[in-house]
Amino acid sequence: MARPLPTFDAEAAPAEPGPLFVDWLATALAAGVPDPQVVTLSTVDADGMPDARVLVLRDVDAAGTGWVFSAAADSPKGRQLAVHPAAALTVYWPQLGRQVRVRGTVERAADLVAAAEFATRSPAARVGALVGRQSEPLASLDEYDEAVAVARRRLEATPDAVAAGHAVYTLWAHEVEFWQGDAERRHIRLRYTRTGPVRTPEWSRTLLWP
Ligand SMILES: Cc1cc2nc3c(=O)[nH]c(=O)nc-3n(C[C@H](O)[C@H](O)[C@H](O)COP(=O)(O)O)c2cc1C
Repeated sequence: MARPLPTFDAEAAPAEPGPLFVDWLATALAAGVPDPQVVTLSTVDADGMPDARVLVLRDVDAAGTGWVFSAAADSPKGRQLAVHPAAALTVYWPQLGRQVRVRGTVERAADLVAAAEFATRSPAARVGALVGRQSEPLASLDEYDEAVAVARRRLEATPDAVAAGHAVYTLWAHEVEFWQGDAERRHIRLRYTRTGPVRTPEWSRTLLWP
């Protein structure tokens, strides 16, 4: 971390974590961080074994408590979330020396919401989702290419087709930590802990030892 990094005035931080996350994300975008909206989602499977993968964060809800992502409900992560509807979301923006960690419970949105979100996706993304079978063993790339061709034809014939099992999830944060690295190792860590109900929470803020 021996490079110029932004400062973080934790005492001036907003009362809620959502606006601070959006501010840091916008700063990461402006700083040219590649794919700053790609985050690591960690889940737990039915045997209690952790799993993690990156995916695209779709939104942070207006009240700043819900982190929204979409996924196939019949993928490993979707099945894990069905068994354990809780997750952690982590992102690191190296150019800024900033990490954010979010933990909370996960709620799957109604199918109507998922269908509306699906319609906003690019044709290529919709074709990929229509192909489905994510994370299943694949016999050959030819088999995949054939499935893509079938999905393309389906989308051309029915442009509002929605992939079966396409799901939108909201991670309702109960804890959010902001970490600002410092060249002298005087890292600043600020943790928000939810004290009120999920959708209208209040937050307490605590500095953490680095
Ligand atoms: C940069 C990047 C972005 C990705 N975005 C998504 C995404 O938005 N949704 C998704 O389901 N998988 C995404 N993936 C693929 C996942 O990391 C993962 O391979 C896939 O979702 C299967 O995960 P699972 O087997 O745990 O369900 C992305 C991968 C990379 C490298």
